[in-house]
Amino acid sequence: MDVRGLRRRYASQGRRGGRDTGFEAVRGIDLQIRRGELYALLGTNGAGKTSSLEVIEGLARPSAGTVQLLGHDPYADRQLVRPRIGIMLQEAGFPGALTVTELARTWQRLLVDPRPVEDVLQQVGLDHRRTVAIASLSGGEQRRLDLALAIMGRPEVIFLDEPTTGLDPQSRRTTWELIRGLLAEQTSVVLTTHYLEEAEVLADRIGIMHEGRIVREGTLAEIVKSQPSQISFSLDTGIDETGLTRFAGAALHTEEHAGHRRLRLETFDPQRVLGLLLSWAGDAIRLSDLHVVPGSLEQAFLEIAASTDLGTTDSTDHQTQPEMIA
Ligand SMILES: Nc1ncnc2c1ncn2[C@@H]1O[C@H](COP(=O)(O)OP(=O)(O)OP(=O)(O)O)[C@@H](O)[C@H]1O
Repeated sequence: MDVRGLRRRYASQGRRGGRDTGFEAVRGIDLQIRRGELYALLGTNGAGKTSSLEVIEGLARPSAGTVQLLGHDPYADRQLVRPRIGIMLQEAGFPGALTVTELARTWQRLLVDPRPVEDVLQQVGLDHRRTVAIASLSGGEQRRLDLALAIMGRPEVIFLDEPTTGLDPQSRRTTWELIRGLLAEQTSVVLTTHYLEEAEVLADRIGIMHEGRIVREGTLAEIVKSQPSQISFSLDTGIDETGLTRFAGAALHTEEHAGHRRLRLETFDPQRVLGLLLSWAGDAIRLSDLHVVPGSLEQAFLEIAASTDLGTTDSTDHQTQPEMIA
């Protein structure tokens, strides 16, 4: 998959004072994903993940940029691309009156080389719900049914938009195993999730999206390496901490709460700074509640989420209709 300079603007329903009040949800993303790779696209609510995926899946036309999926333009060559990909949307919108098996069999008839319905239902843990009407399934079971349909056609590329939202911890792990199985078969997986742990355990590469752009990208190790470790501790009031500021390369943050002082040193060299801190404290100063926390994906995510692109001039008028193929 090769995505270059992708933009998606939602047209407004009208113009205000001759000015286009549309909203650009995707602002120039590049994305290359290899065969058999799992790429996790993370981001704050409204960052533009679903808007990007819909274009990459060929469900909507880009406002600018190019998408090559399995060697084709997925929008223009939809008939060629669609049989080779699997899509699990955030909202499936199933016909509630059909049973699980009825829907699965109906879907199966549309596919070129489908997996057997029984196998797929068993893989997602729904075999015992085969005869139940879809309307009676729990939210988590409907998610799993959606996953079953997405994998049924043996896709070469599968898009999973928040596949484990609403799933209990055991079902989440079953889904992770299923995804690992797809990767072992060389299926490429594009995953969005708000569970950072999911990206940590599954992803070969991670992209963090914010305000329409991929603002950080790399392996988990690369992203974590870009974050400092945090050494935090409490000091009794009355202790002068000015000596701590001489720990070159470590940023010192102090918080006062209910007469209690909590200090935090941020450093890319925690071993050295911890050594300096302990020798500074010696026997005389008590460092209570001392914690050393290495850099994490969550820290990187929160840092990005807290940043705001003040340069944007886009309107946030969202009352528009997306250009979509059902
Ligand atoms: N049809 C639409 N018309 C106008 N704006 C839209 C439309 N659909 C989405 N948006 C806006 O585009 C932005 C990106 O939305 P999108 O659904 O792509 O975000 P997301 O990263 O998938 O969010 P979430 O994590 O909440 O699912 C949001 O500000 C959203 O309100």
